[in-house]
Amino acid sequence: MTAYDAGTSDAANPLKQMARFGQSPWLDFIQRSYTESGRLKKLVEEDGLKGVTSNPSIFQKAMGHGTDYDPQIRQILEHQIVDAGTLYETLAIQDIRAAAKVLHPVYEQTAKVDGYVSLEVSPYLARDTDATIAEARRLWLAVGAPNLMIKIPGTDEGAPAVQAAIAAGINVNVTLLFSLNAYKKVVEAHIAGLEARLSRGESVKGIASVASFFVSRIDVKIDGEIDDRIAAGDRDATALKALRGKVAIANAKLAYEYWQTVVKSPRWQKLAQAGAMPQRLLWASTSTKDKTFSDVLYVDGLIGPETVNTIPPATFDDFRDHGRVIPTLTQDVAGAHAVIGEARRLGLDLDGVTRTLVDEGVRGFEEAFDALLGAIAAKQAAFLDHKLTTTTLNLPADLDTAVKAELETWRTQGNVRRLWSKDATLWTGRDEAGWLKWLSIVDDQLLDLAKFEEFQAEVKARGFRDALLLGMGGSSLGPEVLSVTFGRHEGFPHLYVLDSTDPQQIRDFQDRIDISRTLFIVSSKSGGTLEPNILKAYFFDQAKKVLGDKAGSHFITVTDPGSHMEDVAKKDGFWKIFYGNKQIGGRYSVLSDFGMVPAAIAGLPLKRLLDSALRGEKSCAASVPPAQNPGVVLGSVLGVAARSFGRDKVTLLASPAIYDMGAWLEQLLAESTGKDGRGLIPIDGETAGPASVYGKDRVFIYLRLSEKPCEKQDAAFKTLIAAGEPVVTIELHDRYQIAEEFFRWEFATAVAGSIIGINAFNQPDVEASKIETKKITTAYNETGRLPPYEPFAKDGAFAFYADHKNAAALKGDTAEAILKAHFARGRAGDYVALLAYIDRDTATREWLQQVRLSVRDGLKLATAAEFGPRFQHSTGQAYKGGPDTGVFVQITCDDDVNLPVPGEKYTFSIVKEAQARGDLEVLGERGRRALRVHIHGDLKAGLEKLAQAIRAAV
Ligand SMILES: O=P(O)(O)OC[C@H]1O[C@](O)(CO)[C@@H](O)[C@@H]1O
Ligand SMILES: O=C[C@H](O)[C@H](O)COP(=O)(O)O
Repeated sequence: MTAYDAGTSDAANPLKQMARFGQSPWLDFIQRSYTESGRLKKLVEEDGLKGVTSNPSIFQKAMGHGTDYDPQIRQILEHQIVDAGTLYETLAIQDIRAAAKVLHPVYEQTAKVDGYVSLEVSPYLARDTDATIAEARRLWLAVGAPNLMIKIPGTDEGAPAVQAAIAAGINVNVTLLFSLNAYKKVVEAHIAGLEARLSRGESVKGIASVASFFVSRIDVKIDGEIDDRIAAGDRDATALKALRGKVAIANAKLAYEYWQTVVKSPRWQKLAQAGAMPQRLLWASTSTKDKTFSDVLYVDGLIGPETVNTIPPATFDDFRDHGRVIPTLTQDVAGAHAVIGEARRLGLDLDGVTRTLVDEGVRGFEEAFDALLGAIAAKQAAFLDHKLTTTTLNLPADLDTAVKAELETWRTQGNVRRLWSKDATLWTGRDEAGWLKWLSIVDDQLLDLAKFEEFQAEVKARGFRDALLLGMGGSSLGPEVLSVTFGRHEGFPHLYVLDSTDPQQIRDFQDRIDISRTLFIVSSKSGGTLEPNILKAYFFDQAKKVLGDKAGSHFITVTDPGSHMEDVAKKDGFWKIFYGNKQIGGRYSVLSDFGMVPAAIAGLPLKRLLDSALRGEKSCAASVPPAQNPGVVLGSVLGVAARSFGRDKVTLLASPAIYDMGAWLEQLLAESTGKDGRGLIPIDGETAGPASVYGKDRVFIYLRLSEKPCEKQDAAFKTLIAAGEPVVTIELHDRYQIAEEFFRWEFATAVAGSIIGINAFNQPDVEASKIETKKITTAYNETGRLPPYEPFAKDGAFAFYADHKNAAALKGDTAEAILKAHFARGRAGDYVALLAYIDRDTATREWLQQVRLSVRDGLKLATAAEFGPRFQHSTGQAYKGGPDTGVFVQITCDDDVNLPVPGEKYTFSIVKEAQARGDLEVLGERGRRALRVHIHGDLKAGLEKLAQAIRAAV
């Protein structure tokens, strides 16, 4: 018979007889089906069961396997977006409440002495007093049962938490007690907690506490030491052997002896007179681990008044079957002293053992909790199925092993929790903590949903036909993804995003919009970025021509509080000002107002987007262990591949319908990680080729939209996987899941940054180009001319520029020869970046794409195809600050069109020129391999010729 189907009740039942000696049998076990089936109740009725204890291992056994909890998990997931920790807690609380209900009659019949059910605080908090106190209060309120006991570890940090909880009137079960000294501290904490209540004039009645003294684990350790010494031929072998299986019980008896002195003390008597209940000793860890001993050793051996023994089911059955009930606890106490004295004489390290046991106990419960949360997270992902994106890893064996090792390191070091608690030492220990508000921005935005929805209705009511967003990098790329991915929504304006100083491109956008029906969004976090400022100046001027002094009513801004742009917006009477959050950097801002405001304007279903983002957030939550945490898994692959395998080219390809995700990802990855000579180099949109065109420096990311995949891409990735290339396939089951991926990639980037060992939240090298640009535009404003700038070579329509060092390395008379010399400097593992400061339209994008593919296929190097100045606010950081593996070709042209910058002498054309010069200057200063090709005259013809020259050079 097992405790699962409880036995007969009769007077001879040893479990019932325990009461005669003042001991209460509790059950060290909880499980939903056990309570629901009535078996727990049967133990109460037939065996005199008086309480229940749980711990993380017990819950892990209950919930981590089987299907007991599946219906409730499914039901919760239907209505709520939660993390694994919340899910666990919801299930656990229901179990605890159900068990507390079954035990409630005992609680009443015994006048609050027994009838308790214990729930342990998170083991992750065992070393944190304040967090333990907060958790104890939270769980106490969440369960809301008078016969609940909160389990708090009796560690050095736990003892003050015990005191605080008792003082707050919470019933406490102090767990993980092994040594007399630790127990004494806990007794003191209990008394002090009650005294605090008395001194505040509060009642001490009805506050229950037990001190869980662990037994069998001590013997396991001590007996292990004994066995080792005997095996090593110890001369005290006989004496040592005589102690096997005795030390734990002796230790417990001494604890009980101490308890007896405490309850007799005047200090306790005072509390007792005020109605306080003593903190009883509870024998825990009472299943026999060493099968050569009696299976009821730790029950038989510790029976005595005013104590509890919490017994696991099998031992419970064994004791019912053949337990012997005699008051052993108070017998032969002198013998117990002798055993402990003998152990000390023989050099058995009881103090060391108990210290180790506390550490191991905490770690063991952490491990169990990790396993439990991992199992729940896996179940959750399986049940949510296509409501979440699906990730498949195809990694070469060595990378796979290294990633798994990294995930295990993250688990054992509690790094996911450290990340969520904003521990800057995960990166460089500097200002990182101040840049992590993006972790919780989705929750804030959901609370603010009404604000966005009202704004959305207002935009609709005003009947704008177009919306033009002016901004750079983090202020424009997220909105661009939303615009490109979701297109136009009926009744809402078409959202355009302009992030260029190329006059032709500005003109193109101007031609597309109807200013009288356009809403302009000036988007700049800092408010000081050159481009949004001058673009605002230009379009405001244009708007004034059409709208007169109503121009301001067609402008809004998204900017950080207190920024220059806020002042501009106020002065010019902008319709609205939306604020960013100062603790969110630009590239992490898409789920803040920087993305949500444009999303609202474009008429996107905001709740749907935010819910998707929330799923991303919850999947990456602090409670989700690394191996089940999609953000940590992805970040580990990227970080480990770059750090340990030289695979730092993150080659991003997405299904056509979501292709623009790559533009956003580029900035996130490059600007976050590309610094201190390290980092990830994103390679976006490079059409997949045969495995033979790739070096050994790639990790491939395939963002596959399963509702609209591309057969060619599928086939190409199949080939790459078959060739053993590392491929991460992320399937989005609908487009809105880009929001889930926004969060997940932010998290993954932070993780990768930690693994690479950089600060993932600054952009130290971007500023350098801005300074150089500023110098040039200032010089222009002062002199009306650009500073002189001489090419080192010319060939027909082409003029070549570089700093001295680069120029010296690039000897040649023809474009082909110069380019050849430049490309010849590329080595395996390098990349070539084409940086085109030209109008970004369909034709030039196609040109750039074809040329980059020729370069890749010719040189077998990774290629980046970028437009300036847009990339300066994105990948530019990594080009200057990341690994020195870039070979840069800057492409500039004469501008047919020029546009004025109101209030300045310089024009857009001058700004663009200054930006190109400034950036080349900085690349040169950093010793990077950089060459500029300027196309004089007709751009189209020049591009054709340049393509030929490049093809010939590779
Ligand atoms: O939103 P802001 O402050 O105008 O900055 C735009 C972009 O420029 C950068 O600061 C780089 O220059 C990016 O980090 C940022 O996303
Ligand atoms: O409170 C109960 C304890 O967590 C439990 O008894 C520990 O038992 P173990 O040592 O068998 O794991």
